[in-house]
Amino acid sequence: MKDLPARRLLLVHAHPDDESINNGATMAKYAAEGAQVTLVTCTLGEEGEVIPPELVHLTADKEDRLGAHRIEELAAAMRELGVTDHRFLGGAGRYRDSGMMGAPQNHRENAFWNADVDEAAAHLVEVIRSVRPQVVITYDPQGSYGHPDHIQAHRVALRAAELAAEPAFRRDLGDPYAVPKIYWNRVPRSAVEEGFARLRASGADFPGIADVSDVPGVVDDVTVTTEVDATAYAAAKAAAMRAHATQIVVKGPFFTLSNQLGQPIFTTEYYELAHGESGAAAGEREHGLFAGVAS
Ligand SMILES: CC(=O)N[C@H]1[C@@H](O[C@@H]2[C@H](O)[C@H](O)[C@@H](O)[C@H](O)[C@H]2O)O[C@H](CO)[C@@H](O)[C@@H]1O
Ligand SMILES: [Zn+2]
Repeated sequence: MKDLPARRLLLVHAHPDDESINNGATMAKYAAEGAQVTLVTCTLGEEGEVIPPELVHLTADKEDRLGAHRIEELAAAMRELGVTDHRFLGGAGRYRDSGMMGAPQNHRENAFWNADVDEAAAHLVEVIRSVRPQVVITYDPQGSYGHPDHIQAHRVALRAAELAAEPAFRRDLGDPYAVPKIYWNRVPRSAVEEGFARLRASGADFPGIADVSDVPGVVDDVTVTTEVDATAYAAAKAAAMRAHATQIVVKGPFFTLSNQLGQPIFTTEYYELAHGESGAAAGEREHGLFAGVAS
């Protein structure tokens, strides 16, 4: 691709914090190696809980300023990862955090859960056709743990990849481009069990320890097609997660969300290749996202 970086990675996430939790080490690794890493976040996380007592006044049911605050948290996290291209789908505040599945906020008119998928996807088509990523990362169809914004981010990302490749679709949004590889965030059960064993053995001081089912996207090991060992970037991932201070508390190689349940931080991050050709031999895992793709 003329004048574009040789490697181009696009991540599509629902809230500020998901990118660091799921892919922080991967993002830091590829950014450090000179790839263009582009993050599109679909909402500002306006409906989140807030951990630090001194910031609870920001919540939606009080001053409703959490979204603006999380824009700054996200910018700080991107600085820790060395990522310079991060955007909000349709512009900051276009789609609002829908709250957890079943919450009254799901029914707000501007909730991302109520977005027209094709209209939202058109915003992402423009990004895909300009960045022209070889790799797109998003959630699985169940949105990792069933959060409506994660499910919707999956739907919008997959629809945008389809439309971006369609020559007859909105040429005002750029020249058609077919994304070679699309991955879903996953965590193999064996890695989760090892991580929790490490957490329990550490005696780390958390109010509780999460259950394997609390970890988004846990699947049988055989479902995982790709792993990215970015352990060299463990400190960057922890610092990025720590930057999301309203949502995450980091203690060494472990963290909690606002539910105060300890979980391990993964620095090998795992994926399922949902679209495209694996760059590994048959039956083998890929050890990188760009395996087998042209520049
Ligand atoms: C990681 C993630 O997707 N966080 C979302 C999620 O936050 C959770 C939610 O507040 C839940 O009630 C808590 O028990 C849990 O600890 C939180 O992680 O949902 C929020 C509201 O949609 C969202 O803002 C946050 O980014
Ligand atoms: Zn989320």
